[in-house]
Amino acid sequence: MHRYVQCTLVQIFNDQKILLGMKKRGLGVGMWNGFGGKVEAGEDLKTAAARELKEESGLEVLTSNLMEVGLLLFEFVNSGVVLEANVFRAVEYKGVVTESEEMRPCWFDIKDIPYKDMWVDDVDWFPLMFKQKLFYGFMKFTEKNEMFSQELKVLENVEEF
Ligand SMILES: Nc1[nH]c(=O)nc2c1ncn2[C@H]1C[C@H](O)[C@@H](COP(=O)(O)OP(=O)(O)OP(=O)(O)O)O1
Repeated sequence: MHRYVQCTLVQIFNDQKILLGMKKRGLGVGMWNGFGGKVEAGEDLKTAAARELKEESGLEVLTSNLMEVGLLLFEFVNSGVVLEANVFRAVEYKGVVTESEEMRPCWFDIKDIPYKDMWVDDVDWFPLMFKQKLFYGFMKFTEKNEMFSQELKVLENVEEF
């Protein structure tokens, strides 16, 4: 039995830099990642994405400034949980970058992404995101969060999600 959990992942860009957060607790602890979390009941994806961004980084974004960049399914085969991560990018936002209980944000040059301290799939799809390609991915993880299979493809438009 699979249990699908909708979540969001927001990537903040400033010219050639991207804001990543060091996850301080929970799933992905000790790794750099975009900002996001589970979509709450009755919430649409972009509202959830903006809420998590604010909670974790201090930045505020209008939902109209969140652009779809990809859809990634992360299956944890041991538990049967499939995280459906809706990935967005934003270049317009306001507020002051602030550390939260969950994340320690830091700007990185896009030529200097700390892939070795990130989820292993990121090295494959971050470059697609930098090239402004839309993508779809399906990754399977063991109970130790080790990836053992990956399907990743570039899409023409959002309707293909
Ligand atoms: N393989 C993977 N690669 C990646 O880049 N991000 C991943 C990933 N697996 C999970 N994530 C991200 C997606 C999403 O933003 C986040 C989900 O983690 P969590 O369920 O721990 O969320 P949070 O605990 O932060 O949310 P809430 O409990 O809703 O606050 O982790």
